[in-house]
Amino acid sequence: MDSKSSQEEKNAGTSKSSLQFEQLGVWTVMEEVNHDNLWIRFQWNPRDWIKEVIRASSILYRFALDCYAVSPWRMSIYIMFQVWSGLTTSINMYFTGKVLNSMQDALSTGSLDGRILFQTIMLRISLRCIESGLHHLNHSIRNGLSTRVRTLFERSLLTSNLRLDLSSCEEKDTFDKYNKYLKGKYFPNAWKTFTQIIGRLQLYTSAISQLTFLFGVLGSHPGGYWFSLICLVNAFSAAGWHGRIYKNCPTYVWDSNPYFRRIRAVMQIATDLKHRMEMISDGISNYLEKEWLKASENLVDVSDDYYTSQRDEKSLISSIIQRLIGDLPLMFYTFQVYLSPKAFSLSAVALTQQASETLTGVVWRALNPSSPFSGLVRQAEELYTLQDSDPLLTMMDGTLDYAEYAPKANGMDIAFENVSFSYPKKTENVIRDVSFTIKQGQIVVIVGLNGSGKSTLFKLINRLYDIKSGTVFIDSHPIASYMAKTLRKATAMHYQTYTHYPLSIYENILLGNVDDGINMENEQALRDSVKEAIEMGGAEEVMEKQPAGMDSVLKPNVLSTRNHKSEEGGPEFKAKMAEIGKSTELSAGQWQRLALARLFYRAKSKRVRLVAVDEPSASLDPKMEYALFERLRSLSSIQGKTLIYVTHRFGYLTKRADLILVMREGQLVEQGRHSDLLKLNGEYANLYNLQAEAFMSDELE
Ligand SMILES: Nc1ncnc2c1ncn2[C@@H]1O[C@H](COP(=O)(O)OP(=O)(O)OP(=O)(O)O)[C@@H](O)[C@H]1O
Repeated sequence: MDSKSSQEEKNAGTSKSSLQFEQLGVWTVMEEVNHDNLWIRFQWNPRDWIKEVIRASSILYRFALDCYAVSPWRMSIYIMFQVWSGLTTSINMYFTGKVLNSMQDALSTGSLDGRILFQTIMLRISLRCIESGLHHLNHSIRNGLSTRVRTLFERSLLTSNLRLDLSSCEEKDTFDKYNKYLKGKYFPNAWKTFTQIIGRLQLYTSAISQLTFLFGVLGSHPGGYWFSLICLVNAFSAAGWHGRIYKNCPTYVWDSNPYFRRIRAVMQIATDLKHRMEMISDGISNYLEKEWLKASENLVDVSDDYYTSQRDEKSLISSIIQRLIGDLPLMFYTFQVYLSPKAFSLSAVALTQQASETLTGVVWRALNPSSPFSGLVRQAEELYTLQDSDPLLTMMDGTLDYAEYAPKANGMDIAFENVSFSYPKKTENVIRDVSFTIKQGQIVVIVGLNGSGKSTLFKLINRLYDIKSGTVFIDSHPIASYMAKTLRKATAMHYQTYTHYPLSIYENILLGNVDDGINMENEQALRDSVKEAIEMGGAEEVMEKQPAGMDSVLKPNVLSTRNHKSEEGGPEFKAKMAEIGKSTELSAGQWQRLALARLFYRAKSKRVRLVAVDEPSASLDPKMEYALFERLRSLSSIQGKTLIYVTHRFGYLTKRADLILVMREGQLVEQGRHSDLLKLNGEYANLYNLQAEAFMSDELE
């Protein structure tokens, strides 16, 4: 395990701290460690301290009062129970000691004082009953309390959140802070904060009562003070061990291993529905599988266990010492018994037992994990069921290889005959009895109002869905007779909801065409080709602005965590933290240019016969829109590919189209060339005139 520590000293006033980096498996751990000497660190300024105590007390007082006011009687019982819980360990130790002392007396004198034993046992039983009663009551009031406290604070936070103006929302820190507390029960909320504060109260009560007991009761036994001290050493060493793993300083941990990140990126592409359309159309599944395998092989000896468990395992010697210290109280008492068996005390042995309760706690947690054993078995069973079953495919694949059956031509013939379609699990047809014919090499524009079915038609051409009735012919064969994969290899599609993979710019574009093979031995040629596509998509400026150019990852899929102290980190710590998970902010037009670059990269291939674009210029300026159309048009006019263009903005475009399809409410209401459709004076003429009028009135103003 390679370990690196770089120190960048910084001075903030009188305090000295530095950033320390440690590589543990796939994680980089960044900690801001304080180097002040002990004197400076523990320098106590009573005035500052008093000020801080007053400030904290007033906040806590207000918080406590607000929480208390939601239901005073419930809150009183809840707090009483928490305090009681803090005292139970000591009370239990006290009673155990008393009972055992009586037994010890009985063993040494041969007679038992039944009255004292009876009283003790009855008292213990009563206390246990009270404890169970309170526990029961506490459980039933806790639910009501938590919802009340959470809602009280959520309401006021929501009110302030809704009043934020846009620029405040864009101040991500402010917005995130609100959102952190508005996500519901499983995220940080007022009730959790309250219970944590009460938890501290309970912890202090417990620690003070146990210390009092240890020194008070054990002090009267021979060697008792020594024993108490050993128990303390044990407790402190455990705390020190814990402190070595979770250092009490600002900490930020992220996955810096490129292979680990790549595995997660592939997983994200595979599991997020928003990537699925492009994934299917561009046929990248094999490539993703290979990349996953490659990354997994590289990661085989690198641990991805969380950094704390890696630290825990790191030092064998300190781990042995820590465990031996845990046994010190018992060893001490065994030694005492050996030296003077007469001073042997049953109650002290019982207390030794109590002191080792921490160990019992660990076993208890192991036996009572957060998810039950039966649940784990069910999960494993589910894994096997998924692994053994075929993927659930709703479409029957065809048998023809499109590349073999298609005529020798550069374009694609497409014909719809009385096609109707409804989306899966919907009954209403969104495409109704549509028929048209597109000849290879033609430029076709599909127009219509919102929701008229343009994008749906577009998805049917690529067989993303199967139609309900009618037939779609591709080069004279029904679309369903082709192996879908082979047909898609001949198409380049730009969807309205284009996606961006959590990979580099270079790879985002490269994935547009994995079917022609990605030959990494000739990477320079690939890079040149990708660069050319970036220029065709108009995205060269976007790429040039990135520090790593084509290799920049604009939306990194970073896995990171921070501890509660991270808010207290210095400016350098915070800057580094912000830098790690940062996504590049691009305008909608810039994202679209990148998606278009991917389309051009694919469309360049000789294999591609149909280029289909759905609203490719929705976010582009008029200059870029014109350039884009000309570039796309050349794919048809020069290279002979069929071009389908779905758009709301027409005029320039439709005048140059060989065929215009006009959609309304799922039906094809008109089709023909621009001049013919204008003469019809119907839907197309209406839409065209509306746009022309708007354009004219803009000019007049
Ligand atoms: N995935 C889907 N599941 C169910 N219904 C859908 C889905 N996608 C679209 N629809 C519905 O199909 C109809 C046609 O939508 P479509 O997106 O094809 O219209 P459009 O003409 O492209 O609209 P726009 O101009 O707004 O892009 C609409 O009523 C829409 O609500």
